Amino acid sequence: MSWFDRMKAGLSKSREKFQESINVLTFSGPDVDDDFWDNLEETLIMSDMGARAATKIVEEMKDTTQRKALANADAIMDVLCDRIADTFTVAKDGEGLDQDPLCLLLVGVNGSGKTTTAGKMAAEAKGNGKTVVLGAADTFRAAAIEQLEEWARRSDVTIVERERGSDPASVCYETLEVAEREGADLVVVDTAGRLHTSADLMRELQKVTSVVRKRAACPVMTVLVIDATTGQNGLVQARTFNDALDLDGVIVTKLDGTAKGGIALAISYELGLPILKIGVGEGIEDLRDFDAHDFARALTGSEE
Ligand SMILES: Nc1nc2c(ncn2[C@@H]2O[C@H](COP(=O)(O)OP(=O)(O)OP(=O)(O)O)[C@@H](O)[C@H]2O)c(=O)[nH]1
Repeated sequence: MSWFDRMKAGLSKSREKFQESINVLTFSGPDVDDDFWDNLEETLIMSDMGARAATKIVEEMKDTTQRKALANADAIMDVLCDRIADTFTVAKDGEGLDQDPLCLLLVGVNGSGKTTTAGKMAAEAKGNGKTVVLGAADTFRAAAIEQLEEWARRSDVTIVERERGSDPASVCYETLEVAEREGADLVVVDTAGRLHTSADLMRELQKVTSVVRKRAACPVMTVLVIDATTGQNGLVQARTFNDALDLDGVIVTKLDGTAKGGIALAISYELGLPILKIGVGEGIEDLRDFDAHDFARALTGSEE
């Protein structure tokens, strides 16, 4: 199955709702009436994209349909996809993952996929001929260090690690020293995850981000790794991390799971953060660039 089909399968819950909504239009004839718009707005909200993004999309669509008389289901679907895609925040030129050298600090709640994403990022960059250093700053969970070691071994990249319980900020410091010595293009730091409500975690991460931002000789991006299957709670999580750490972007994992998926849009739109990558499986190659149009097509089931 291609990665797009996996993402599509993962987003099937949302897609069925969208199709029901659009079918109402087909059955009720070509006129787009208020019920249709209400139904569509509700469907958008149900996909977890949040009321603000949903209202914006529907208002823009009403405007387009009035100007262009797009009163048939396929045309409406195309406009819907475009509006969803345009609602995502995009990274400013020169401020995305293509910066070189770059230090990525991956943060997020436990189990969101940080360690796996760090490994996939390392493999991808190494495959593109880059020098990569991984930093195992998740010193909270012993298995996380071993897991990252395994990813480093698979991709043949340097890893900086210390024993469980060490100070994560010192691991970061050492990682940046090693990265400088090796002339690394990409540094990826894996951090510990606990509940976003953990004050300890936020304090620890604030220390880590401040050390990394001060010490790094290259741009630093603090990136939230979020599990797409988290649903609406994902927005609360993202807001907590953003308030504490001033995030630069988001990586959405497990889009191959049974996600509603709209949460990616809610976070990107409401917090003004670009989606930098998406995870569509557990394998080393299951990390993809985010394409807002592909995402909108998979979410709505529009076949272009
Ligand atoms: N299906 C699927 N599973 C994923 C994806 N990304 C990560 N996982 C799985 O999610 C689980 C948790 O991933 P980890 O990388 O260990 O998560 P973590 O955020 O480092 O966890 P903590 O160290 O506890 O904070 C693992 O079983 C991964 O294989 C994805 O895109 N799709």
